[in-house]
Amino acid sequence: MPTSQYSSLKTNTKNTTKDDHNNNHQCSIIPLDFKSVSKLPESHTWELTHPNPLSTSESESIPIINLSDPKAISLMRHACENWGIFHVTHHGVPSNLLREVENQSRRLFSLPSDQKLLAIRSLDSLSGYGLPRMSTFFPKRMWSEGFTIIESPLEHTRKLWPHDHHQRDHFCNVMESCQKEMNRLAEHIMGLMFGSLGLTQQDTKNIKPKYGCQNSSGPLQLNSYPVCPDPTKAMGLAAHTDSSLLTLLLQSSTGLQVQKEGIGWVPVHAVEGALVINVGDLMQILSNGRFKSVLHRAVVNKTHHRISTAYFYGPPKDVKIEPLIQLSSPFPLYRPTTWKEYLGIKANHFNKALELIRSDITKAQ
Ligand SMILES: O=C(O)CCC(=O)C(=O)O
Ligand SMILES: [Fe+2]
Repeated sequence: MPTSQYSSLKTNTKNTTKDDHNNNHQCSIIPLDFKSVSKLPESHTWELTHPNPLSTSESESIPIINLSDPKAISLMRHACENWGIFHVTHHGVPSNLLREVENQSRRLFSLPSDQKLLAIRSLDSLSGYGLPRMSTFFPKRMWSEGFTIIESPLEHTRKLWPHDHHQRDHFCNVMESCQKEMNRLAEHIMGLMFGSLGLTQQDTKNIKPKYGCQNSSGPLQLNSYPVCPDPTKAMGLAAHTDSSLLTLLLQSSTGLQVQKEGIGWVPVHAVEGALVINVGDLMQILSNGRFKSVLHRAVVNKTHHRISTAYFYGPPKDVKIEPLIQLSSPFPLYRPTTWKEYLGIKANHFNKALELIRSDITKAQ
């Protein structure tokens, strides 16, 4: 599908027909052909309230936890209570696999725009190529593009590389190995987090995803932030929290920032060989507010094409997540929800979702 066909689409909210509806959908998911622009377009120019983050002192920087350190458990509890984010080293995911995930991601995003659009997300699907899904909540476009893999990337890679079997198979093998490794690590980290709160396997046995036995896996999100002509007026990925229990993130270079109470936006520097772990909304609910789902965003730069890969780890879609009240407060701060229900609330209310499922008891206070 040629780019021009998409770029001529205009958003029109009056007298909406089915075609208009589809066109609106296309407008909200089709990334710019970034290589073709030398000046930041008006559509991508944000009124930014994000001057460069304050420089942070050592005590205010994101914790780095060596998973083979006997103190890892208590450091993790502290990081989850105070930051909602930390780096892990000695995590066991082979460094050559992580390098290859980045290489393959770059390969995909370096394809000509027309070719990437062959794998565009469809109206009723979450997987494939497109703008960040949160784009519909903002009047301006973000300076990024993404490729979402749900279970297997095969359907979309067939469209991206119809004749190059070798490339397609290699891409799929790398991403599937990545999903397996990330899932293994997420389970391990969840175990350490729960252990740090004094919880047993019995307390948490229902929420463990059953990916292995169903031959499926958590969503893998490849993000691309092309070189930007004016980073001070552009936004890579707007401030949000993740809906997962935990997110595991690989960043090729610094660009991620987190909001820290009393400080403001703090950069999460890329640490060689480390993965970034962030606490998601479901973990905040499950821990009854003890662990904080971290507000984060990605900024862009003028010199290099930044790539990140996020693995979202969550419970089986229909399992009820109920706050473990023994962890804080004598009553549940949130009403029970499933991942499926929560994703629906998030899709409609975005950053207000957590507030919307606060329990009536707390609203009455
Ligand atoms: O690119 C990044 O550093 C952040 C990505 C992210 O937050 C996400 O995919 O949810
Ligand atoms: Fe995120």
